[in-house]
Amino acid sequence: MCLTDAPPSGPVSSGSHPVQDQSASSPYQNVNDFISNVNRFKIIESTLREGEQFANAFFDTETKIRMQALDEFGVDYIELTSPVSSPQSYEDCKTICSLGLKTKVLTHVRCNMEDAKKAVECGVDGVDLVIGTSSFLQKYSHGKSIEMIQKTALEVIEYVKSQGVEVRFSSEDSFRSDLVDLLTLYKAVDKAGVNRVGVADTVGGATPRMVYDLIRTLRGVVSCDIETHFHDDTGCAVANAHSALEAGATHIDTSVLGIGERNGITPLGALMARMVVTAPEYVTKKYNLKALKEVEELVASAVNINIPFNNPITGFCAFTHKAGIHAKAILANPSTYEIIDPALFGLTRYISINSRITGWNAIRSRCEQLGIKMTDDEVKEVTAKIKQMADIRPLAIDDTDSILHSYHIELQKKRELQEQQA
Ligand SMILES: N[C@@H](CCCC[NH3+])C(=O)O
Ligand SMILES: [Zn+2]
Repeated sequence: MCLTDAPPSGPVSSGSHPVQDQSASSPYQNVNDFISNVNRFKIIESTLREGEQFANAFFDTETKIRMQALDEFGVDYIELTSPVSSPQSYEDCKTICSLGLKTKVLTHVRCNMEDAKKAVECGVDGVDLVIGTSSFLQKYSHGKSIEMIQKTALEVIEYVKSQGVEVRFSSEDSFRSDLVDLLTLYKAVDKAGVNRVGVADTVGGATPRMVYDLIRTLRGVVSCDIETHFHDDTGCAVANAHSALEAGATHIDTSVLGIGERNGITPLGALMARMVVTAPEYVTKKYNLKALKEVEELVASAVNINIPFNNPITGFCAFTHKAGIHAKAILANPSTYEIIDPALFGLTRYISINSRITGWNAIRSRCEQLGIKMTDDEVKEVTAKIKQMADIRPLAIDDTDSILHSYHIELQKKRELQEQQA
């Protein structure tokens, strides 16, 4: 299928999803036990921090300010690059803090006193402390023992809290850290009064099962909130986020289009797609889903990439139905082949009408859209002509429409002739 086959120029079908029917019979009922937070999660949007670590990213101040679109979208937090990174990062952090956003502004810094002081100086609502805890990072990155990490963490946490600012303590590479070390550390910082502990799959190697186990265990050890952060190296970032919520995590880190270090983290849009199916009421009330496309386009253009064709929700063919069997059912009831109603995101579905696998029901619907009146037999005949052409070369919508129009003109001529003869 070629790009010209995509909305908005193509035919669309406007049926909506009969929501009650769907939930009554859906096998996708979520497991809503006492520990699951799928119905009340929060988003820490890290496009302006993790996203700045994306290979193509360069966010000037103006672009960062435009990202207040995320505030309108309804994310709970925006996370910014450490003000210690560069003089401009420091200035930008102060600028974003002074915008008076509804969303809370965080900055992500190394777990040491100097970084924490700079962060507080900028006027952030919260300081996100991070330090590596895997033996790899202990040995090859900062060289600190778990005891040293804990000692510093407690001092820094105390300082940030004394400034009346929210504080999170996160390990890095949590899934390759020693479980006893990890739980000991989290327990200590929880006791010291952190608002959240953070678990990070820094290398993207965790599976949903591993995530469930670790978060479920941690949920029994700390009473503060649990933030989670998943890299997508093995394609599990969205599934892992969902699993984390089921196990009792409270916050998910995202970035728009998933941009971040290497191939990035849980994408905001993909997470919305997942969660609008799991928790439709919560997600549709809390987030301004119709703003998603604009936010993604803003980021895509800022970092000079296209929105991937298979992006959930906004990929060009995310709501395109092609095979005749699919098109027929979609026209009768969109829930047959759609788990998400595109209208929730302000989008429309599209039914492909120009291939060898196009069926006559799709053509009939196209005729209705074009105001062309034909009998079912005539529609079937012209469908056969379209298939014949599509067997020879790829067709554009205009080609199919031309076949329909010329077939219709021929029909009219025939009819007139018959009338004259009668
Ligand atoms: N980018 C870091 C951040 C960890 C903090 C999570 N909120 C990582 O993947 O380890
Ligand atoms: Zn990360």
